[in-house]
Amino acid sequence: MQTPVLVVAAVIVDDLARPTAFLGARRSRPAHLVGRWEFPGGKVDPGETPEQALHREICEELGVTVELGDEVVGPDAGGWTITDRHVMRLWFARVVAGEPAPLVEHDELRWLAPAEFDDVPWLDGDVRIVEHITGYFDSASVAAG
Ligand SMILES: Nc1nc2c([nH]c(=O)n2[C@H]2C[C@H](O)[C@@H](COP(=O)(O)OP(=O)(O)OP(=O)(O)O)O2)c(=O)[nH]1
Repeated sequence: MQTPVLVVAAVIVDDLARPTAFLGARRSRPAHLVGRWEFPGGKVDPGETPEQALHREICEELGVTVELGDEVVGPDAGGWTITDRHVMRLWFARVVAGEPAPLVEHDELRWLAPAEFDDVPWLDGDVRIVEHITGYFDSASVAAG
């Protein structure tokens, strides 16, 4: 089996200590991903650490600077197998400078509260990650809908 390509992505939340919503992003390219929702991020380039790649991708894709919180550790050697060729590592993050905009790979961004997590069509590999992170969100926002 080939070594999977490492993708890094951010669960950008409104508050790292007590999150009530995170930022979903709708793909505008390539064709087979158009219209599906994901966590913003991308592939790690040679010579980059995963964290460096994540800061670069978030700046390129959304035009913002983030601070990273905890990693969302997955079941596949700490990561999340998202396709037959990619494994993803994810971190919680918070915007510290700028206003997120869908600059290159996305055509829509949306803050999603827990009651809305299922309202958008996630990429197949992201469905179980969205389920997993639900447990981190403030239950008061679930009650509020
Ligand atoms: N960024 C991101 N990619 C995801 C997620 N879920 C998922 O299956 N993928 C897939 C889509 C792509 O096949 C692959 C990541 O590729 P990408 O297109 O985001 O990577 P990149 O920004 O470095 O793009 P490129 O330079 O190769 O064009 O992982 C997710 O939540 N975020």
